[in-house]
Amino acid sequence: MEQKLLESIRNDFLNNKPIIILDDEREVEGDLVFPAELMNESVAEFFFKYGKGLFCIVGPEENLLKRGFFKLPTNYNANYFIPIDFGNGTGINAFERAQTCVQLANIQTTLSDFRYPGHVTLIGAKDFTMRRGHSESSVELMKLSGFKPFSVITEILDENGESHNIEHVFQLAKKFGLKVLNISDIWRFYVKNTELMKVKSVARLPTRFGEFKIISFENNLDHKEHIALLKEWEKGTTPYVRVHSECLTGDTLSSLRCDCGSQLSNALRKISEKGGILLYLRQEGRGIGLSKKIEAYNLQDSGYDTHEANIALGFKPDERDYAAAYQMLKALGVEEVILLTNNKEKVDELEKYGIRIRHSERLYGEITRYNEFYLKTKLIKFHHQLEELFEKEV
Ligand SMILES: Nc1nc2c(ncn2[C@@H]2O[C@H](COP(=O)(O)OP(=O)(O)OP(=O)(O)O)[C@@H](O)[C@H]2O)c(=O)[nH]1
Ligand SMILES: [Mg+2]
Ligand SMILES: [Mg+2]
Ligand SMILES: [Zn+2]
Repeated sequence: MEQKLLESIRNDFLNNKPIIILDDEREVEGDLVFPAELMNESVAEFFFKYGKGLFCIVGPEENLLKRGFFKLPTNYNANYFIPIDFGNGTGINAFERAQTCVQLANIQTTLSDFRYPGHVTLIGAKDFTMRRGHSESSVELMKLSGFKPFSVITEILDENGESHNIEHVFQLAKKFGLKVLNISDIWRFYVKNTELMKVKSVARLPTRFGEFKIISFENNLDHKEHIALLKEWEKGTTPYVRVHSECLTGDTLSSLRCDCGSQLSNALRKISEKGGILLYLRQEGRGIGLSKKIEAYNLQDSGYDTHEANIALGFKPDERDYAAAYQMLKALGVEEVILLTNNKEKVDELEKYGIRIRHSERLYGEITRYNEFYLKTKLIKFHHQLEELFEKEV
C-alpha cells in the first residue's frame, strides 16, 4: 500500500464511495468502511442496503471514555459502548443515523449531547498494536487518509444473509467500483511508516566470536525484549544481517534436535569478521512459544514432522512475524543488508517493508543424526534452501 493509494482512497471518500476492508488474518470477512465525519443519508442507505450487518461507529477507546461514553458489560471480551442517537427523531432513519456519526466524529461532543440507548452501535478501537481487527484497522485507515479517527463500519452479508462469502464481497466491490484492502496491508503500511521501536540501552559485549555492541530497544510494537548485536562495518559497505528467531533449546541448552545453535555461532563468526548485525527475535518455536514447542517435540517423537506437529497443535506451520526485525533495522538506520539465511520468507518479508536485500547468503548449521529429518522437512515442506546440505548423500 503506498501513498498514491491512500490519496485515491481519500478521494473515494470525498466522493461518497466507501471502501471494503477484508479481515484476511482472523475472520475472513468484509466490512464496508467510511469516515464518520463524512457520513450522510445516501451513504448510510448504501450501508443498510448492501452491507446489511450491524451499522457501527468506531472510535479510539480512550477518546470515547474521556468524552463520557461507557462500555456495556460483556461476557466475551467485546468492546461495545452504549448505543447512541443524535437529535430528537427516533434515531433510526438513514438521515438520523448519519447525523449521529457526524456528531460523534465532532470531538467537541460528549455523551450528554446524545440520547442513549440509541440506534447506532458504538465500538471502542484498541491500539492497532494491541489488536488487529476491523475496528482498529478502519480507525488507522482514517488517520492514514487524513480524516478524524472515527469510522463507520458494517459487515457485508450476501443474498442469503451469510457473512463469510468472500466471492460476494468481491462481486459487490466490482459492481460499485469499491477498493478492497486487507487488514494485513493496512498493518504493514502502518508498521512501515510508524516509529514503534527505538534504541534503549547499549553496552559493549565481548564474546567468543569477538566484541560486539549489545543493543536493547524501547518497543511499542509487541513489548518483547528483542536484542541486536552489532559489529561496526566499513562505511559505504552493506552490513551482514542475521535475523534469528529464539530457540532456547538450541541456542543456549545445546540441543541437537535442530540446527539453531550452530547457525547462531556461524552467524556471529561471520558478522564479527565482516561487520553487521544479529537481530535476536523473541519468537521461540517459530512463534508458538517454548511450552508449545516442547509439545510439538513430543508429537515429533511419535511420528509427526515439525510441520505436521504445529498444525496438530492448532497453529500455522510458521507463526513468525518480521515487523520487529524491520523496526530494529529502521531504528539503527539500516536500509540495505546482506541477509544470512536459507529461508526465503525472511527475504520476502523484509523486502515488503522496503529493506533492500543486496543478496542473501546461505547460513548452514551442523547436521546431526538428531536433526537430519527436521532439516529435510524444512527443505521439502518449508522450501528452505538446504539442497546443498544433502547433496553429498544423494
Ligand atoms: N514449532 C517448532 N519450532 C521449532 C522447531 N525446531 C526449531 N524451532 C524454532 O524454529 C525457529 C528457527 O529460527 P531461525 O533459525 O531464525 O529461522 P529458520 O526458519 O530456521 O531460517 P534460517 O534463517 O534459514 O535459519 C526458532 O524459533 C526455533 O525455536 C520445531 O520442531 N517446532
Ligand atoms: Mg468484523
Ligand atoms: Mg534456522
Ligand atoms: Zn532450534
